[in-house]
Amino acid sequence: MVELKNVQFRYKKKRVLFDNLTLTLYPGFIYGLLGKNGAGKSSLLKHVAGLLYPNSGECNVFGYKAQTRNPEMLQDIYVVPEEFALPNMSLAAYVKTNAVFYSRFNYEQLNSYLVEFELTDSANLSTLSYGQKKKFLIAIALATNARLLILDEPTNGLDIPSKSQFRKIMASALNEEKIIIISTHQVRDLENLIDNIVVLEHGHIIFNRNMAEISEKVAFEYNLAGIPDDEVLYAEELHGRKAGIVKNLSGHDSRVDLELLFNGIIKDAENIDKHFTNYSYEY
Ligand SMILES: Nc1ncnc2c1ncn2[C@@H]1O[C@H](COP(=O)(O)OP(=O)(O)OP(=O)(O)O)[C@@H](O)[C@H]1O
Repeated sequence: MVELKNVQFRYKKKRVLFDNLTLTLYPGFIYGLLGKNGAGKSSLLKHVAGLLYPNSGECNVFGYKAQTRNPEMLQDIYVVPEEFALPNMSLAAYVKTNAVFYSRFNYEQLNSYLVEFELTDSANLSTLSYGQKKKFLIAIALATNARLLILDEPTNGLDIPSKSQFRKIMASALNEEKIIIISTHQVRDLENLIDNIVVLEHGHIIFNRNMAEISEKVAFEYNLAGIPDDEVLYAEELHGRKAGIVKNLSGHDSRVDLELLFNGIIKDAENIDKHFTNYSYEY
């Protein structure tokens, strides 16, 4: 479990970023962490990885205080950062150097992910494109069998086939022990993948819901004509029509349009969240 409790944090000489931020992430789920530029996503992920320390409050990962970066905890965390520099060495040498830190590292799994991502012929990291490097790191992340995977903008630089391979691989890698956190602006890339959506705005969690409850409670419409105003939670112009989020009164699960949902939350999280208040979901 990942637990942030009443986290207060500010960068030096800057205004407070996290003011009493509380968030619990449970094993067995993929979390989509969304928010506009500067909302605090990377800072939150760095707290979880023990790379930033709260000024007050706590951040615990599998029972360890994240900031102590206990080796037991670290072998259970793999971070694929948004930006990275890889050394000029062979893929095999890089894997060998890093695998030793992960007691459950599985070379067979690594090879199958590399095959899936078409990276088997690559000899040296310096000859890989940005997208290929990203896929290489994602393959390593999964092969570590770390219980917590933190992926910051993992689909950046991935071409369309690789994005669907990514979704397929991530979904199949999830098990009841794992927590996967994916932070991204490419919300469509997370469709049919994430179990929970967490939205940050100015360092505050403004929305934290499970996809099943979202698809049960709201529906996504691409033509709002004829829908009574009191059923519309959010509306926007789309190709000359009004599209939006409406109350799901049909009783059937709807297909969640993550982009519309994200736009609606950013515009008026309170109004949308009000519609979920019957649920007692933990923030
Ligand atoms: N090293 C730093 N020193 C000072 N301020 C920082 C530092 N890193 C981030 N910030 C500030 O903290 C806030 C949150 O930044 P953060 O990188 O966590 O946001 P983000 O949601 O990941 O943004 P993006 O989507 O653009 O990557 C921003 O206002 C940013 O300017």
